Amino acid sequence: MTDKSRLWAIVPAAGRGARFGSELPKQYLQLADKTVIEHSIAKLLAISDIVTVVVALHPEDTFFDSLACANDPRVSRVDGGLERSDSVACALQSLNAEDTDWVLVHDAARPCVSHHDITQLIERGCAHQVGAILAVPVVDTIKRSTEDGEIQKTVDRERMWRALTPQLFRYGALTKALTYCREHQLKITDEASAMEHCGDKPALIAGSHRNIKITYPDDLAIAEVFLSRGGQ
Ligand SMILES: Nc1ccn([C@@H]2O[C@H](COP(=O)(O)OP(=O)(O)OP(=O)(O)O)[C@@H](O)[C@H]2O)c(=O)n1
Ligand SMILES: C[C@](O)(CO)[C@H](O)COP(=O)(O)O
Repeated sequence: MTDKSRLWAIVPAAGRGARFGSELPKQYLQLADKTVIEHSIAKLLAISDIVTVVVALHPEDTFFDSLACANDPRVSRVDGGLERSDSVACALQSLNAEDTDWVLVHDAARPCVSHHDITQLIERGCAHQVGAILAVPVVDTIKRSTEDGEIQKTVDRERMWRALTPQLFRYGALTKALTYCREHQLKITDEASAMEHCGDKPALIAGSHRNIKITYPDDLAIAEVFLSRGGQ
């Protein structure tokens, strides 16, 4: 952080994990020595520049308060919304931030993000006019299907990236972009797409492929292997 702007973090954690399918929401499942969400929050708390980590929770969440990190003075909670973008908007509203402050949004379901990647994102994102996201280049051949599940075409994968989190934007611009998308009923799955709808071009910062999102049950075993290998 080079200017007087502060850095905040938001952790969307209000999802129910339909694709994972466990009774306990996936962010509360045990992964090595702690739960998935505790790993994700710990990675953010390790960044001393972050003033507050706001966690957006399902309004009926009964699990978060029993975690040790819930008592951390830099951690606060807020009720999330129906979609991930609603949860991020609720968390933004709860911040006592200036428009020029930076906000780092990181999925509770991405416990394997490395300290190195977060610091790279902050250093390079804060130097960019719009902000930035972690991402990895697509390595598979990409097909677009017909409605019948046959191949319509092979999509050129050159310059194609998979978007990860954290994603870093100015508080004012991100709040405006999310409001614009809500008012125009635009479906967005990450913060960068909201910014794109407003004509902005966030930077892509190449991150580690180990920064997976826990989506299906097998992802938990893969995450355990990545965490056991230590720093990336
Ligand atoms: N209304 C929602 C939906 C999702 N999330 C969070 O957004 C992150 C990424 O979403 P995803 O992996 O899709 O989580 P779920 O919505 O829980 O999973 P699914 O789509 O399979 O139900 C997760 O940390 C999830 O808790 C959120 O805060 N609020
Ligand atoms: C924000 C995100 O992690 C980027 O990959 C992702 O879009 C959120 O997950 P979802 O499965 O699209 O809800």
